Amino acid sequence: KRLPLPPGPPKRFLTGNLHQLPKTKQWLTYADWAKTYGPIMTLQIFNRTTIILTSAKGVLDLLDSRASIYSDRPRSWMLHTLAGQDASMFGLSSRDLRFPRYRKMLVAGLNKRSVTKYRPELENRLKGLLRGLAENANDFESLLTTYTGGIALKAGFRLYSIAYGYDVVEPAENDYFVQLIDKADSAMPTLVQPFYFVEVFPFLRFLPKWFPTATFHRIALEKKKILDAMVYVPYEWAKKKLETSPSEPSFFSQHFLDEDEKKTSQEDADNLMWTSGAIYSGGAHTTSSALTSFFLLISTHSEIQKAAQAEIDRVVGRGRLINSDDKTSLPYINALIKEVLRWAPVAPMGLRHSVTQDDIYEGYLIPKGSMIISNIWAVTHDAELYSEPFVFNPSRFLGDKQQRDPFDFVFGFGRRVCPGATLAEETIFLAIANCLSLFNISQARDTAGQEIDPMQGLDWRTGLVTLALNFKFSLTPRSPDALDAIGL
Ligand code: HEM
Repeated sequence: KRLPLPPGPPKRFLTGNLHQLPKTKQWLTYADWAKTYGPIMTLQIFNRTTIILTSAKGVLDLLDSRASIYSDRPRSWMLHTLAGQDASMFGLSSRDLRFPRYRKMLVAGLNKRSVTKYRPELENRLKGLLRGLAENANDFESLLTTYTGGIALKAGFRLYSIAYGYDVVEPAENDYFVQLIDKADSAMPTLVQPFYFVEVFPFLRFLPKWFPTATFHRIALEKKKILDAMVYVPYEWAKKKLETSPSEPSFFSQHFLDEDEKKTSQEDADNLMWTSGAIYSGGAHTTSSALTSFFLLISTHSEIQKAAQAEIDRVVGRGRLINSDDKTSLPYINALIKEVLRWAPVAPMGLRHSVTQDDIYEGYLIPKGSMIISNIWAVTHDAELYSEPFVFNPSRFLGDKQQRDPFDFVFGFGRRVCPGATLAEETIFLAIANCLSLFNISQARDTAGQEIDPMQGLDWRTGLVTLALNFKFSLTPRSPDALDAIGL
């Protein structure tokens, strides 16, 4: 006898739950629905089944413990076929022969040992960030605008030079490659998040492009151009540079030359192009989103800020840049970073997985090919795991009764777990620890001198990667010579 699917909102004939699909901040609606339908929920859109997991148990039981069958990506006509992103890391099937090769290259380029090699570059970029913040101390709004979200942009694009050995032109928004990444940022969500009829009626792809209702064709073409440029243009640049002059150590140069410094095969070169592309498209806006959330939270939690600064002053002292080796001796800062990523998970619904065979879980059938969505936001706001989940409190990760490490969730699951987590952690640590060491961060004031509550009017960007929008904060050096003391 066929087992039932997990419960879900009532469906309409043929279209299923299509009429109910939330258009923005889906993680909130799905968390709300889970209160009625439970932590394993089904949404049906025509013949496509989506399973939404809302509990830590569900995501870990399926996506981690049964990773061998839950690490595929759903096939999308828009992304893979019409926009030609078949070889892109993010959508690549776990059954594709390239998948283990891509992962191997990413892990090799982004593991702890490799990240250590990038440290001089990280510190270089960090100084630029701190200098930029200090110079604009009285005008945060313009700083945020100039750098498209202040430190967010700088922090994000630091990764670019890691992928290609490329030095971003400052200010970053004038940089041609940075513009490519920026444009590409919304391209992927536009292809996979809204519902397109071509996904359930694939024959629609044969409609001529000029056909009035074939808007999806035009969207796919436009996004294809953007996504292709993001991958091919820097690749060609890096290749040319490598041919004319030996490059700084970078992810690209490490892989592009074999031991005899001869070119690798075309296949290897293609793999490298897509994995390098995955590094900056995966790393740029994620890390910057976490840093943006940090400014939001720290500007409204002065006691936490003081505790963090006290730890820095006690352990590192003032007058020098905090470096990656200090990380292990700053437990409060590490707890604070965990809490930022828990409170505001950067990818609130992770990336979509799919299951490669029929499976049974808790008496329900999870049919082969179902799309699996992990509601990471709901997990990191589950009161059973995190007491008072909406309160920002780094101390929950200190002492004897520590709460569950959010890094078990926020970087994703199974064979698709984020390969950039080590680099992300280091990037975030350097920026947060040094900002706390050098600056006091507080709420901005209006023209009447009243503090502006950034939580009022706050909004979050909908997309694969979210971002706190519409807020201001104020930043002043902790001492007049703080920046001079570290040579900035
Ligand atoms: C705070 C920072 C970051 C967060 C929260 C984050 C989170 C995630 C999540 C949730 C996924 C999906 C995992 C899954 O499918 O289960 C992912 C995938 C990925 N991330 Fe990150 N990430 C961050 C930074 C980075 C950085 C710095 C890089 C590169 C340098 C990177 C590269 C990637 C790549 C290439 C994938 C695709 C992996 C695959 O499909 O197999 N990420 N990340």
